[in-house]
Amino acid sequence: MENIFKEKRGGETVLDLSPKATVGGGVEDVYGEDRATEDQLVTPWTFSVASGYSLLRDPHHNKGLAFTEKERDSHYLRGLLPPVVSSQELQEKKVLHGLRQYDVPLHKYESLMELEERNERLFYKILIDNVEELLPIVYTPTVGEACQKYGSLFKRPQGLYISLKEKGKILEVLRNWPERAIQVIVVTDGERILGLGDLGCQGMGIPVGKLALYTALGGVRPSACLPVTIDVGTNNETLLKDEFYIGLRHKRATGEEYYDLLHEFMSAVKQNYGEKVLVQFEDFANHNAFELLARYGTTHLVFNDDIQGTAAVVLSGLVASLKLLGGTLADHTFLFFGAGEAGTGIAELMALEMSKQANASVEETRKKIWLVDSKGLIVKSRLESLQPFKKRWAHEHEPVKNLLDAVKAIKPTALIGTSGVGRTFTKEVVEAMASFNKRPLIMALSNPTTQSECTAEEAYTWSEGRAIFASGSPFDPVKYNGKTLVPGQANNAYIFPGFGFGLVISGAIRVHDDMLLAASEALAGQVTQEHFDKGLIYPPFSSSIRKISAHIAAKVAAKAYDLGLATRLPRPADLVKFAESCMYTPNYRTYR
Ligand SMILES: O=C([O-])CC(=O)C(=O)O
Ligand SMILES: [Mg+2]
Repeated sequence: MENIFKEKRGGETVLDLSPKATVGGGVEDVYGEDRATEDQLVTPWTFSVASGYSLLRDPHHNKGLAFTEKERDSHYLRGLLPPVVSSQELQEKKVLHGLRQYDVPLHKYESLMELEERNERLFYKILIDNVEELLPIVYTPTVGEACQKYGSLFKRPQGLYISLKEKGKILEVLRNWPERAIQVIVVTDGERILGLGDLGCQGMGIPVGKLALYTALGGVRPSACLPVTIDVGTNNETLLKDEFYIGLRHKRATGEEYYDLLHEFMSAVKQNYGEKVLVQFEDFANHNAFELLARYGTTHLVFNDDIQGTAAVVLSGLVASLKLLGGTLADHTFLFFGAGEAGTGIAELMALEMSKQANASVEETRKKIWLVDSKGLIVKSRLESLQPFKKRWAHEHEPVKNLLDAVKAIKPTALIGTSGVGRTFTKEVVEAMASFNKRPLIMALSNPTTQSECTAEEAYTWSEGRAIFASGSPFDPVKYNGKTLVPGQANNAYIFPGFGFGLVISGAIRVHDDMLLAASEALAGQVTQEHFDKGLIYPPFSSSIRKISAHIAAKVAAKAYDLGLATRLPRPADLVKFAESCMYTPNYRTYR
């Protein structure tokens, strides 16, 4: 009989020493000491240490040319490396130099992914030290293009693929993953990848990218991160016909078949990793995103990044913008273009914040917020035909068919694009916003850049340089009338790494809306006068995003303790210091 605490990893047999691996006795019986194992074959096991050739091939421990003379002696590396010994700094310089030779962003992406698989610490060191430059590569917009071409680019698998073929075996599949102590899972079913639509199994680039940010920006250790793609088919005809497509070649399963597979996954996750593993839902289509959050919000530690993460980051930007606009949130009117996960998610969190500030009911504060979808302004007369998550936004108003007329009718302070459709904030729309606002607030949140509702340059030019502009994907600063205007990046990447880290370090078992409000306030609190002077409502990523994440994590953890949802006791006295001390650092360790 195979002992399950011995496992195959990269062709080598290694030992899994996690308490979950059992020989067949009682719970956590790793040595075979319980009565139930008396008649079983048991392996007398000992630790195995990676060394020599396999050490160079192990991305978690490989340091390449940075192995010291002493390490080369004691770890059987003599002759396997050329004589020179480099520092990690020199390696970083070399890799950066190499990356900058590529003109095509996708080539940089491929090169960085190869580095992650070769030398994980060097990959994270470079990413952390050069966030501003490399975020657009490992994340939006380049990751979007990578997903579109994922099949052709495919060399080695990343993350865990769970398809309908694995139905009934998901627990076994989870156990095939080499790590046991998982803290954060990012899972997608690929149906709505950024604003690019259904990319099926090729959506895997997104969980991989999000988790790279969990580590680089938030400090969750890489070994505790698990990217997952659930493959139930795709409705993307181009991919179904693509000979290099890597997923199941049929239309999406829906209804019971879909939800049964997701239920098996959610159950297996809790069974395998326990109550405190965070499951982040990413880029699901609207109907499933809301449904999954409703189904598992009370039984699992779940978080939908597109609904809740985006909500917290946009609310933070709106709160910060009040410094420039004056008044309270409730003094302003807001108009959304797009009424899906992001639009309704942001609107709901805003209404909650306004109701807390103004001591009013959420039903009342919702009236300050209007949404436009593909059929026009969401109004009472459309109530019958609206999807459930839109119904509460149907206010009293005569029908308005398009965005421009809605802008003219509602006269909002802020126009927020969450449509997934590019170039929909036309010249007329932006000019209308600028006609009744001294400083129109324009957020073009859809990703990647091709789907952005307008560009930074358009927003500034059409508003004669008066717009406060933020977008989901990055834009370069724009020169307007001799002034340099710096756009902000309203992307959930500000929130989810610190938010998830706060849940992890407090051992939280459920997500609560108050934690989202806490994260949002913590981020807004990091915008300084110097940023406001530049028209920025978000701190730049380069201005120590890890410090920002530590503050967000501390506020989220504090909320978890206050609400009785934290299990890591006792509560640390200084949560910011504690968060910082728990963060993954990519510097090489010295091997004995
Ligand atoms: O990934 C991003 O850049 C933000 C996001 O969640 C999305 O657009 O779905
Ligand atoms: Mg997303």
